[in-house]
Amino acid sequence: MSEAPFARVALIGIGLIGSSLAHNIRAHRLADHIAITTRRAETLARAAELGLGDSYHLDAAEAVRGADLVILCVPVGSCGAVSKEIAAALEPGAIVSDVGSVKGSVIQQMQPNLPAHIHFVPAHPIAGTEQSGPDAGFRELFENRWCILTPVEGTDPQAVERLKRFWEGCGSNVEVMTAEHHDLVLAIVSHVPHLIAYNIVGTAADLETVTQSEVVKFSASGFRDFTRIAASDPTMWRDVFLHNREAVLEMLARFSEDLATLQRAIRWGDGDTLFELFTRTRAIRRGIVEAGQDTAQPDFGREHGRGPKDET
Ligand SMILES: NC(=O)C1=CN([C@@H]2O[C@H](COP(=O)(O)OP(=O)(O)OC[C@H]3O[C@@H](n4cnc5c(N)ncnc54)[C@H](O)[C@@H]3O)[C@@H](O)[C@H]2O)C=CC1
Ligand SMILES: O=C(O)C(=O)Cc1ccc(O)cc1
Repeated sequence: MSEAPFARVALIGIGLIGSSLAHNIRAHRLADHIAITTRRAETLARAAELGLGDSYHLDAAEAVRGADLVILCVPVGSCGAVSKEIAAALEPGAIVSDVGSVKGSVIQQMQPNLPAHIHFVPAHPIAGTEQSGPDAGFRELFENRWCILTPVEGTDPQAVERLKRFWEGCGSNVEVMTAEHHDLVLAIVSHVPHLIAYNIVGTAADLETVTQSEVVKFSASGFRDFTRIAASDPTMWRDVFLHNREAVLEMLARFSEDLATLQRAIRWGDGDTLFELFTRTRAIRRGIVEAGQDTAQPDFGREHGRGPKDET
C-alpha cells in the first residue's frame, strides 16, 4: 500500500510554478505518480529531459485521468479553456486546484465547467521569481512562504484540509480567505507594485535626454530591483491585470491620490509631509524584517533559474 498522500498528481502547465511543484512532490513524496501536460511539445520534451515527471502528455484529458489531485499551473487567462478540456476526464472525488495570482476570475472561469463529483479548491502560492519556463523551478521556492486557499462556499472541508497538508508538505504556511478579499490584498501588495515597476522601467526606456547607457551605468539598487520585477513574464502579467481589473483600478486610484499629495509636497517645499511618510514607511519595512519575512528569495531563484524564457 502506498504511503504518499496522493496517488497521481496531474500538473497542467510546467513553467516556474509547475516545475517547482514537481520538484517538491518528488522530494517530499507527496504523490506516487506525477503526470505532466502542457500545450507545447518543446516544453513537454524539456520537462522530460529534466526528469520532472513520471508521464508526459500533450493531451490534458489523458493526464488527469485517474488523478486524485489536478493542479492548473497556467496563466490565469487560460484556466477556463483548460477546465473545459479536462472536465469529462476528471475522476470522481479528485481535488482540482490552481496556482493563479488572481482568484475571483479563475473561479468564475472554471466553476461552470467542472463536474459536481470533484472538489474544487483554488490556491495561490505567494512565492515566485521573474523567471519562467520548466528550467526556472526549484524545490525551495515555497519554503516558509504563504499559500492562500480560497474555497467557495459549500466546499468539503476535508478536501480543503488535504490541499492544506499538500502545501504544508511543500514547506508553505497556509491561510484560507475569500477570493474577493484575496484579490484586493494581492492588488496592493503584488499587482500594483508590478505595474509600477513595468511603468518606471518603460519611462526610463523612453527618455530622450538621458541615454540608455546612462540608465544602465548609473542605475542604483532601487532601479535595479524595478528592472528585475519588470522582467517578469509578459503573458502571465497581462492576464493578471485583465483578470483583477476592478481591484487593481481601485488600488491604483488610491495610489494616484497619494502620489499627487507627494507631488504637491515637493512643489511647495513641504518637507514635513515627506518626512512623516518616509518615517512611517521605514517602520513598515523594519516590521517586515523583524517578522523574518525578508528572505532574499529572488536572488535564490536567480541562482536556480537559467534565465527568462519568452515563450514556454
Ligand atoms: N511567476 C510567479 O512568480 C508566480 C506565478 N503564479 C501563477 O502561476 C501560474 C503559472 O505561472 P508561471 O509558472 O510563472 O508561468 P510560466 O510561464 O513559467 O509557465 C506557464 C506554463 O503554462 C503553459 N501553458 C500556457 N497556456 C496553456 C494552456 N492553455 N494549456 C496548457 N498549458 C499552458 C506554458 O506552456 C507553461 O508551461 C500563473 O497563473 C501565475 O499567475 C503564482 C505565484 C507566483
Ligand atoms: O518575484 C517577485 O518579486 C514576486 O513578487 C513573485 C510573485 C509573483 C506573482 C505572485 O502571484 C506571487 C509572487
